[in-house]
Amino acid sequence: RQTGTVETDAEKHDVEYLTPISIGTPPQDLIVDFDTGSSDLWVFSTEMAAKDIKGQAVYDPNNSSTSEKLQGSTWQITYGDGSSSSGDVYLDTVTIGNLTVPNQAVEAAKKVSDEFTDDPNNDGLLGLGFSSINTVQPTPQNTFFDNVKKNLDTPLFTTDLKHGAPGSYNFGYIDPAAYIGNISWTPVDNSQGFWGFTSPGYAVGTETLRNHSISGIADTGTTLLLLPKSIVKAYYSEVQGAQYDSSQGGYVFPCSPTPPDFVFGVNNGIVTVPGDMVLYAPIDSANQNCFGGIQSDTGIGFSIFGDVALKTSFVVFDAGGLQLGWAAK
Ligand SMILES: O=C(CCCl)NNC1=[NH+]CCN1
Repeated sequence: RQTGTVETDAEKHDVEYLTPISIGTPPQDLIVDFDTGSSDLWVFSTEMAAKDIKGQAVYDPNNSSTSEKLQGSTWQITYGDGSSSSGDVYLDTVTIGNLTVPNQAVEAAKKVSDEFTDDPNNDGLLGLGFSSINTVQPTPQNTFFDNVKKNLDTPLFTTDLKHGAPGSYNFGYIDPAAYIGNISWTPVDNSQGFWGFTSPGYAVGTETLRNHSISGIADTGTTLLLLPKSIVKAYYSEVQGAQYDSSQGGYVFPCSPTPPDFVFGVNNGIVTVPGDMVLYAPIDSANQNCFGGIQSDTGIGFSIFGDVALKTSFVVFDAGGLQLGWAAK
């Protein structure tokens, strides 16, 4: 039985976290977005039109002696932010850190939306959601994690995303040096293929936790913390000068003073998003006004605990116990 670890780097403003993987023989190195909010491993490929590739590394199945086309299989995915991609499928060897999966379904892109073309550092996505929502047709394929699980000491992975600094994804073990205090555990609802859970409440600043059930998903592929409109309104009512700016598509507020912390419950524990993490990014060159890291989940159907929430914590995605563990660090 094995364990594994791989470093993940924060892009500008922690908009996404990119992690190196290798595909094929000899190994082709790509850097991709590990996404617990989806379950397809897809990469830029030589099957795409040149105009849709702007700086990304591409997977060339014809240059891999271990690639095998999954005849007749295709995939098409659309993400919560509206971005999308599609293509066909190969089986090939995929290595992440010290872990290797032979015959991993590698979804080669033929088409990608502009959000991906215009993101030169991101060569694809590696889904860490549940394989039930893999989009390959006619036969959905397993995620890398589902394939490597049987070789791990224990079927879990952990995230340690950081603000503007390299973090890590660990597979098969919980590193006691990576967190402080106790891990707060909460059951996972994977009925929609996500790492879903329900938080019992929230607080703004130093007030006591308000009882308010928040159902959402732990999603490394979403940048912000997207919550029910009523909670977002309550939070920004305590931020001086905060207002909803339709041209920006969300709440903005003066970058100074630092806004209050946002706290959400996990079982009988709490996770604190420091006010300076809610200051997501300046929207003007004078850095006067900032776009909020907490925004509304309207239209999605559930909340999304994205990178703004995850980077405050060490989080255990435990497929064995079907539970999420959150700890301070
Ligand atoms: O699509 C979602 C939200 C699922 Cl409800 N997260 N993953 C992701 N990947 C790229 C953009 N967003």
